[in-house]
Amino acid sequence: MADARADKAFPVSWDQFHRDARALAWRLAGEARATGGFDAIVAITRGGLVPAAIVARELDIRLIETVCVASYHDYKTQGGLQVLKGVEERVAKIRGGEGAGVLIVDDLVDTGGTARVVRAMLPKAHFATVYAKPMGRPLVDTFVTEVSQDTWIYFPWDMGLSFQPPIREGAPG
Ligand SMILES: O=P(O)(O)OC[C@H]1O[C@H](OP(=O)(O)OP(=O)(O)O)[C@H](O)[C@@H]1O
Ligand SMILES: O=c1[nH]c(=O)c2nc[nH]c2[nH]1
Ligand SMILES: [Mg+2]
Repeated sequence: MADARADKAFPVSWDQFHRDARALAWRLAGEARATGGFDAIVAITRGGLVPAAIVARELDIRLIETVCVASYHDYKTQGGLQVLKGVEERVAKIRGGEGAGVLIVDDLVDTGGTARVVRAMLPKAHFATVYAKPMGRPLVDTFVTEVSQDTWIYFPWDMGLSFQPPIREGAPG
């Protein structure tokens, strides 16, 4: 579950995130060739803004929209899901509407709650995340790395460099 029981840690550095987001862009480039490309990206704030910028650069997509959703109000604790802003009409109408030709990007899918809400807004869009946990995976069209449900992903924008005690000092017993 996406809560305090997510006791395994998967820390991601900026370097690794950039590599993984680029790997996502490579996969999406293949998808774009097969399906006629993407006219716009919809980034799910805030975590989706970072991979959206990287994917937009790699695929040369200039029209970037946001959907603003908040669900994890405290660290590892999922509160009520709030949609603070939906999709602008211009993007919602691309290629006849419902998300055709639109790429939705988020950093990760966990329970799938956020993805479910955004997919309902744009049912024909292509949904991409960098990381996926098993509960949310069926909602994602393209992702790069799967981690177990009991893992918490630590993103580089949530972390900082800090002193680490030598292993011998920190070792139990
Ligand atoms: O699959 P779910 O269980 O819905 O969880 C995934 C969502 O949770 C996180 O966003 P969060 O709501 O914490 O906001 P943030 O992007 O602003 O950090 C993450 O960026 C995803 O958008
Ligand atoms: O930083 C985060 N790491 C996670 O594993 C996660 N799951 C939902 N929301 C999340 N945010
Ligand atoms: Mg988010």
